[in-house]
Amino acid sequence: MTVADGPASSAAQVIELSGVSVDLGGKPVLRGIDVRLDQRRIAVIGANGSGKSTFARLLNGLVSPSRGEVRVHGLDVAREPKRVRRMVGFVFTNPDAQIIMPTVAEDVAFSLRGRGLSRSEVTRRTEEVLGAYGLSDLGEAPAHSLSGGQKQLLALASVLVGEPALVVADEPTTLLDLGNARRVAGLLIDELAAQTVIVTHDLDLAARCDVALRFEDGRLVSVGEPAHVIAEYRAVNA
Ligand SMILES: Nc1ncnc2c1ncn2[C@@H]1O[C@H](COP(=O)(O)OP(=O)(O)OP(=O)(O)O)[C@@H](O)[C@H]1O
Repeated sequence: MTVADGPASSAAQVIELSGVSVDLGGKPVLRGIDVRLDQRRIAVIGANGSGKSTFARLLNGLVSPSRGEVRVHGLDVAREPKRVRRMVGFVFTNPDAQIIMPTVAEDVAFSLRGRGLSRSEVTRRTEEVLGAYGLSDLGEAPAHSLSGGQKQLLALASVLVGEPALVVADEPTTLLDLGNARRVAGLLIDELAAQTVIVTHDLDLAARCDVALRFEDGRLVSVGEPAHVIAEYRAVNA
């Protein structure tokens, strides 16, 4: 697994949205988003229904802008969707949405398909990542027999084994117990080399990021120092 070893960001790690609006089901869900992000750890906070998940989904093309442009690490998401999907690892809130193979080990190995790796290399990387997530003993277990938290760890393992340049995680710690939530937070914040966008209601997790974005009613109302953005969010909800 690639771990953080360089400066906080590199020129290639830039997410840029210009004049982006999204309408879904005939209603505006995101409006007039302009932002440039080159920080490594990016938190996205805001009330239920404020547009956080929609913002996250724009970054790998799961949602398309109705107006404006989304560029991720130099790629226009609308024009190069396949390249973007290969580069962006998306971790869903509900791991059932992304576990596709029958067993735990097969699900992790599936993420390495089409990379020209030998069978032994796929096995080596799969075992390494299962070990890193405490899933070694469950390699042959049916993936859908896992607990909610174990499934969340498996979903993360399956995404991260592919070493994506950008990781987008939509409430990645929601289903996890305290120990696993700490472990996943530590991994996302302290260990990954990839740029990481974390949508979260966990304000302690958001506080550990390099920058925070706050959405309110489909608008990006704050971008800045997490402590400041979180304090403002607390104030509007006081
Ligand atoms: N496919 C869709 N069709 C119609 N409306 C949608 C669709 N997807 C999302 N919405 C609406 O867009 C708004 C923003 O949703 P989104 O999931 O981005 O919010 P969120 O901030 O992630 O919320 P939460 O914290 O509850 O997960 C909500 O009002 C939601 O109902």
